[in-house]
Amino acid sequence: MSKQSKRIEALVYHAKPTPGKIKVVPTKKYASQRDLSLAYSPGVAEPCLEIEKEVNNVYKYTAKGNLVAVISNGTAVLGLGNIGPEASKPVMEGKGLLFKIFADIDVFDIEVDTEDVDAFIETVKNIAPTFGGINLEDIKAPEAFEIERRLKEELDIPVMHDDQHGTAIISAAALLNALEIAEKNIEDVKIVVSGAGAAAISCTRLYQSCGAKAEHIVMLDSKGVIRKDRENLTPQKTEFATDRKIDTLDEAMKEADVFIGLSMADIVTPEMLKSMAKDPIVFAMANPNPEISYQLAVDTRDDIIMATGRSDHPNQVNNVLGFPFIFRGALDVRATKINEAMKMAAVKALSQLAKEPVPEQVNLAYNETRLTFGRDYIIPKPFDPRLIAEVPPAVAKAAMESGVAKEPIEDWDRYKNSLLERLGSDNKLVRQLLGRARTNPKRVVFAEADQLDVLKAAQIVYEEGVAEPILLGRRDAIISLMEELEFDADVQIIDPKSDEETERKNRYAQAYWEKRKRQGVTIYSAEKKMRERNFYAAMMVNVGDADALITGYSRSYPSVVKPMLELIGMAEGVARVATTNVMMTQRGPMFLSDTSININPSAKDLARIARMTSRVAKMFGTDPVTAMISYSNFGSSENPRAEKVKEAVAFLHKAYPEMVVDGELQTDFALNSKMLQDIFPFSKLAGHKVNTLIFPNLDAANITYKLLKELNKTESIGPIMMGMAKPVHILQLGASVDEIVNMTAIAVIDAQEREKRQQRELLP
Ligand SMILES: NC(=O)C1=CN([C@@H]2O[C@H](COP(=O)(O)OP(=O)(O)OC[C@H]3O[C@@H](n4cnc5c(N)ncnc54)[C@H](OP(=O)(O)O)[C@@H]3O)[C@@H](O)[C@H]2O)C=CC1
Ligand SMILES: CC(=O)C(=O)O
Ligand SMILES: [Mg+2]
Repeated sequence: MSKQSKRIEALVYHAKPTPGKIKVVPTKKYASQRDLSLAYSPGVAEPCLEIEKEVNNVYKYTAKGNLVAVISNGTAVLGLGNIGPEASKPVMEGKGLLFKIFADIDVFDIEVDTEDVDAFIETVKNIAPTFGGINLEDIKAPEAFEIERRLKEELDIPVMHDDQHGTAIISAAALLNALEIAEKNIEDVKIVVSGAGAAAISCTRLYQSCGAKAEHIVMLDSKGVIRKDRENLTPQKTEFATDRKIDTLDEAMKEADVFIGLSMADIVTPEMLKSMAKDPIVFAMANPNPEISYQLAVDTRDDIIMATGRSDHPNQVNNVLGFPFIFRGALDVRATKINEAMKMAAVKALSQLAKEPVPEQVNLAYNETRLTFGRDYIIPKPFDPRLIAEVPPAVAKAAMESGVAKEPIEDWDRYKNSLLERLGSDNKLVRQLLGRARTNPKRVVFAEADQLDVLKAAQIVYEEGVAEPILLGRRDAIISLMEELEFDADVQIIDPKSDEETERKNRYAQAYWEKRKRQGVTIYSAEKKMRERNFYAAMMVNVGDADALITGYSRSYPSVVKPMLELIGMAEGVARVATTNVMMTQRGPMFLSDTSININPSAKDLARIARMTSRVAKMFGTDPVTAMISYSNFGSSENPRAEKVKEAVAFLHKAYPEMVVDGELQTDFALNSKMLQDIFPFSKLAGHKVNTLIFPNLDAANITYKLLKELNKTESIGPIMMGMAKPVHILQLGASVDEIVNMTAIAVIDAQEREKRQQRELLP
């Protein structure tokens, strides 16, 4: 993707569908007059009075304890400089998003229009009662030092300037690990620090706490090397001034072991890298563009251990790994500050975690086969789910031991479990899907590639390495849309309506005719059919010219299912095709079947649908726990509609005793484990968490999934086609780009699974 299209993509991401990245969501009921009288006047007066009596009750009755202010005045926004409070807002909203997704902390981002230190401090102090913690962000040095120091002194909630300490913690963890790999001692290494601002000063102080020697450090600011004989140095710069008689970065880099960049883009040259000592450690952390690009650095030296602040290269040394987890730990013990002991605990937890075996889901999320501690993996990845289980407890423990915790934790196992539950599972599932698809991308034919959204999805899966797209449709339209999207790739484009590729078209027509010649298809009509995109695409998959097919974007579902069934047919031994939708609910992914095909399935059909859905759930890495739902509970109704479900259950229990399935059951009992356990303790589902619902008919399933999608804004993947002879997946009319991308990943995984099955069958 070109720079220009990345720019447009970033702007559209921020502008659409709703401007910005954060919104506020109520956590209490607000449905009735009664609810409102509790939420607001008169009921609200009661907690107010309780808090007036005892101020700490604010943690009991309000959101304060999980609410952090991300506050900036926009004076040092990333490496973009002093761009003002409004222009800093996207970054602050971004920090809010990261706090939420990685540590389930709510954030109000606050942009303050003053560069005056006293006015800024006064503003933060005045609004502090709202918050459980204050994360100062992108405030330039030296003002940042005084602002943080005074706020820490004057407030009794944790205050942390992220650019100072978040960065220090994570870069120290990475540095210790990099030194271990390079087999160098921190006490001996020569360190060059480019930048003498908030981040650089704090990082260097922490390296010193870890053992780095002052006499081995050279620091530079915009004027060059900070020498003791320079005039008008700030106290912080004086702390790191050197006796050495050098002035430039060029000179400082000679024989240096470590370069720390917290300054500006593109100030380090390949020649400078070449002059460094053996196994140089280079952390070019300026954002968004580092002091030297990752590629240039690794092309210059084979023995380099290289890191940047960016997510698109190995070794992202960025405070995103720090602030969510540090505040999580601090908030959970209601720490009054974030002190040195807590920071050091975070450093140790992070550096240790990088040395542990990496879970498969992290490899998948980053398209890696096997991340292992080494030059390209010196620090954990942000999407590592172990971070939330390891770093906050370490920070919380240190807070308790150093005497700043007001609410000590007693049951650590329970605490760790509660941390894991904070991580939403919706994005995780999508990440895993894309990751699995990337391990072995397949050729996917997009039958409607001349539609903008379909082509955009094809571009994404191509660029992300999820699939090799084959683009079907009007050639002119595809080419002009590709230009518009800057989709510059060497991919197959096929226009079935044109007279090109007649040999292939004839071959497909012949194969189609062979298949259907006894169902009224003539060779002439078969040739004509091959000018239709869905027929052509289906034949590509049938004869093995493509591995999977995505269609249905612009036509009604039934009108696409029918020809697909006719052309591709059902898999061997399958008596019914059906679909399932995966709904990303708050309780985790839920599989709902059959959402699109079987209007009134028989008892046997229901059992088949349950079996097929179990297989899909397993494909998603979920252990299926299936409720066969109805309006009736275990024989409470004798109506044939309830009896049908009961019969399906009886069949499944007999034929597949290993399946965790039961019913007939009403949905609330299926979803509420306690109710089920209390009233129907004999059920096979008692003690389990149901994740699969098989509906008695299409009305119920289709209505439910669309209700969830529209009313609850629950994300849905599907409908996933089950039981076809080939990986054919049909989109809902007008599916979104994300939905098409997810569906493509499923089609790829479906093809991978079939390939694996085939290989197993070929084994002697
Ligand atoms: N990867 C990460 O996690 C993080 C990265 N950063 C990055 O670090 C950089 C600095 O941020 P921050 O400390 O908050 O900002 P500050 O404004 O506090 O500091 C910027 C520093 O960079 C110095 N500088 C500017 N130009 C040069 C140059 N050509 N050579 C050497 N030094 C130079 C300035 O010098 P002077 O004092 O003379 O003005 C100043 O000391 C930014 O690029 C930011 O994106 C920051 C935090 C986290
Ligand atoms: C990452 C970060 O906080 C910065 O670059 O400012
Ligand atoms: Mg920052």
